[in-house]
Parts: sequence; structure tokens; C-alpha cells
Amino acid sequence: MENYEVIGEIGAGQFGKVVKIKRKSDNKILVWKQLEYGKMDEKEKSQLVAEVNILREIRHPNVVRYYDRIIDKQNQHIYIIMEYCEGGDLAAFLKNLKKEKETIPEEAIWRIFMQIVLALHEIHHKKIMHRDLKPANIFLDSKNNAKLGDFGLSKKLSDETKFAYTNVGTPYYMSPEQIEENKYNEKSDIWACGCLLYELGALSPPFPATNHLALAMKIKNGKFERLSKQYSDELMRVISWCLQKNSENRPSVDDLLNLPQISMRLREKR
Ligand SMILES: CNC(=O)c1c(C)[nH]c(/C=C2\C(=O)Nc3ccc(Cl)cc32)c1C
Repeated sequence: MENYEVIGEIGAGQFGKVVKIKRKSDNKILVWKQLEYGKMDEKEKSQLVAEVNILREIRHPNVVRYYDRIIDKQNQHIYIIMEYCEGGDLAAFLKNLKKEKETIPEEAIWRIFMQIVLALHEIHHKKIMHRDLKPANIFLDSKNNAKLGDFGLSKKLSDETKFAYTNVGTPYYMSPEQIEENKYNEKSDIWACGCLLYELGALSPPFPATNHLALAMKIKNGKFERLSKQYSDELMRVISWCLQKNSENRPSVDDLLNLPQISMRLREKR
């Protein structure tokens, strides 16, 4: 801890607080996420260690970079040192746009979507599934690049701890198979990608609801409003494809990367 100077708290993440820090050796601005492992049982602790070990292997421009971890046995805290994302989380960004009655141009929507699909491509082939893809877990850097953060830590916490930590928000991006208590699979991340793509256009989730029951009914019904006419039919087609109720009918990450709107932008990046 003495290698870092605390600058200030910047948000209470799903699993404890996110603090902006400066690394004394080179003045680099980073953040740490503080987790109280004292409240976890043995299984969760070992899973958290496994998850952090996976996190440290991933180096990808669209995944929030993990740097280090500090275990403070005194107060039973673990500090996960990660990349600072100046733009904050996408949920706050969308909320602000909505307040200002602004919308995201389609070009920007495809760019954010491409970056999240690239991040999913990276973690899926490492056999990690996000399980909690949503605007609050996507962070923007100073160049407005989208980065997947905080993934996986939630997937292995057992229910009571997850309940204790998961913010009481409504699980808008829950897939039909998750509601049916079926196994979460990679296509559930694709469903969440469809919800994200929709929300980037509508600034609201595809299945808005005020309670879990109404939400579950809307998800199983699977109907959602078309986005405003400023958005193309291609965009709507990709959203509908990702939001297929039957997970087998949804695209794979590779199908999405082969979409003309994505592959064209990938070539531009090179
Ligand atoms: C209002 N929020 C902010 O200003 C904000 C900023 C500038 N950064 C963040 C959050 C993170 C940040 O900057 N890096 C992170 C790495 C992992 C996780 Cl889970 C979160 C962050 C936040 C919440």
C-alpha cells in the first residue's frame, strides 16, 4: 500500500469501492478496487483467487488492465490494482446523454459494439464468460475506447455473497435461459451484447420493467420497440439476431466479428 498514494474514491463498484491512486514509483494514475474477503467463505475465496489469476493474464485494449493485488491480512481486504479509465463507466455516460436529450450517432454505436465484441472474443477463448455484461461494467478511457471491466468476479461468488454485493439494480440484461435457471453459456453473453447494442441506441434497455417479475415476462416475450428511425435496419437486424430467445439461434462472437459493419471497422483499425 505504501507504493501508492490515495487520491480519492471515485465510485462504489458492485464489489466494494473503487479508489483513484497514484503509483509513487512513476506517478502513474491507477485505481484499486477494495474487496472485503473476510465476509467470503473458503469456496468464494479460492474462486476469487482463481479469478484474479485469470485477470492478470489478460492483456487486451478492450479489457480493463489488471496490474497487481495487495492482500491486507490485518483488515482482511484485497486491493486489486487496475487501469484508470478517465471516462468513467458507460452507465453514467448513457444517463448523462439521456438527461441532455442527446443520442449516440450510429457510427459511435458500432465502434463501441466492436470493442466489446473484441473483448468478449478475448475472454471467451480463455474460457471465461462475462456473466455480467452491462453499461455499469464497461469503462471509457481518455480516447473513448470501451473497456470491459470487473468481469468474472461475480460469476463465482456464491448466491448470498453475490446478493450482498450485487447492487440492487434490476438485471435488465438477464437472458431467457438464465430466467429458466438453465446453464449460463457464452450465448448468454451474446444476449447481453444485444441488450447493450439496443441500449446504446435507445438509452434504455430493450425490456424496461420496474420489477423482476414484469422484467422476466418481457424477456420471455422477447418483443422490443424498434429504435428511432435515425438508426439503420442493419443495426436492428443485429440486435434482433443477438436477442433470439433460443440461444442456438444467436450469433457467435465470430459471427459478429464477420459482420460487414464490424469487419470493415476492424480493417480501418489496422
Ligand atoms: C463517476 N465515475 C467516475 O468518474 C469513474 C472514473 C473516472 N473511473 C471509474 C471507474 C474505474 C476506473 O477508472 N478504472 C476501473 C477499473 C475497474 C473498475 Cl471495476 C472500475 C474502474 C469511475 C466509476
